[in-house]
Amino acid sequence: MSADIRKGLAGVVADTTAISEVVPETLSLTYRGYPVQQLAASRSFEEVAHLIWYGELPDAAALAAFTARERAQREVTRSTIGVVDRVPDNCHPMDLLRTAVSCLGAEDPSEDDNRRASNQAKAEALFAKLPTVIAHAHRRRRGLARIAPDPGLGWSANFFHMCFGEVPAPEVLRCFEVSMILYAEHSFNASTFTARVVASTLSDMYSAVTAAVGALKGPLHGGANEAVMKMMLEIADPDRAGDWLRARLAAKEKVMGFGHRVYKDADSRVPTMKAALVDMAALTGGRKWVRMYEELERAMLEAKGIHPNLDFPAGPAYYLMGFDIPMFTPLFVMSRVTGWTAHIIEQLDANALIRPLSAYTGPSERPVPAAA
Ligand SMILES: CC(=O)SCCNC(=O)CCNC(=O)[C@H](O)C(C)(C)COP(=O)(O)OP(=O)(O)OC[C@H]1O[C@@H](n2cnc3c(N)ncnc32)[C@H](O)[C@@H]1OP(=O)(O)O
Ligand SMILES: O=C([O-])CC(=O)C(=O)O
Repeated sequence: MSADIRKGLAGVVADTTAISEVVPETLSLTYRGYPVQQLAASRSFEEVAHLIWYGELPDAAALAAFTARERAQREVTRSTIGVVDRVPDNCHPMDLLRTAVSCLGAEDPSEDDNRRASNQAKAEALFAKLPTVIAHAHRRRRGLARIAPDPGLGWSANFFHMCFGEVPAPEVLRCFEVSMILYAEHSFNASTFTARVVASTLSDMYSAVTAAVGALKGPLHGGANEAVMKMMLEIADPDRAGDWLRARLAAKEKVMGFGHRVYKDADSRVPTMKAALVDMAALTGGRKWVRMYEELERAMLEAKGIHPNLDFPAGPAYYLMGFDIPMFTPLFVMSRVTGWTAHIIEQLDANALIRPLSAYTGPSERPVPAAA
């Protein structure tokens, strides 16, 4: 059988989407037409989530109604907390989160209602509840008691409150919101496509998001933000960064936080996230990590001409915000769940089962030998 096989579906246009557009030639990323850099500079993550789901930035009344719904449904049941508490202490928080999303689905009586309004309500519920689960995971790994959500606080401030028992300086909150806005949506990336594949079978939104969490965990995708910080801690001294990177490349190893399937001449989001990292470093005395960032970036460009992706500045920025490394990919989930759920709804609006073909390379047909 001769077939035009595109390994990894590279370059394949699988469907249309009206949610975001990635234009690598102009280093542009827009959500519903708006440049992500402008959104990051001027809007809250709640406004951007509304834009991603509903196609427009909310006016004052729509934002007030949305934030009221979000604040009212942050709490999760004792049974979800109980399930989370039963996963092994030493498991990765992404395992815990995958289990928690599945449990939220099992608890929702409208789990299998795939009508648009029902799925929009589920998307909002996941947006409100996942930070509560993730903050619990953060405190559990530190042996600390859970802190309940505070409906008097905005989405990001409440998350820090649930993690650390306090709300940080507005500058820290802003850097965090910038990371959430930049991570929210990126067309048919691996985890979003996974969610669309699951949705295309007419399964439920929670199953699709559970699968997407699993896809995001991998170090070639969302797991890279953790790998970046592990790498930086291993290097320890910015003056060693160039030699360290060249040794990795000589050993034919990949360096996490570099390269991208779509952006080959730089990731459109990196300058904005790097500026947030620089702000975090100035606030916390962490300039060493910015120097290391720049040494690694320079050495990689010289050696291979490969640019950093969004995970490269996000990893050290989360470290400087005080999060443990295994929490970095769950932070990515808190944001990308907006994109995933918007894509699930879009997939169902014009559904076709996603089922590509394969070119068989096994043995030719042969008779089964007589049983001995
Ligand atoms: C939010 C996100 O998910 S962004 C992506 C996060 N992932 C990472 O940072 C992991 C590291 N990066 C990578 O593995 C890759 O760049 C990917 C998977 C993201 C994209 O890769 P692809 O488009 O499939 O390209 P592929 O992996 O085939 O790389 C092409 C060439 O560049 C090299 N290359 C790409 N990325 C890297 C890297 N990070 N380190 C070293 N070499 C790299 C490959 O070795 C390959 O070289 P070769 O042609 O000599 O064999
Ligand atoms: O688009 C991709 O392939 C990876 C991704 O999710 C992102 O860059 O945000």
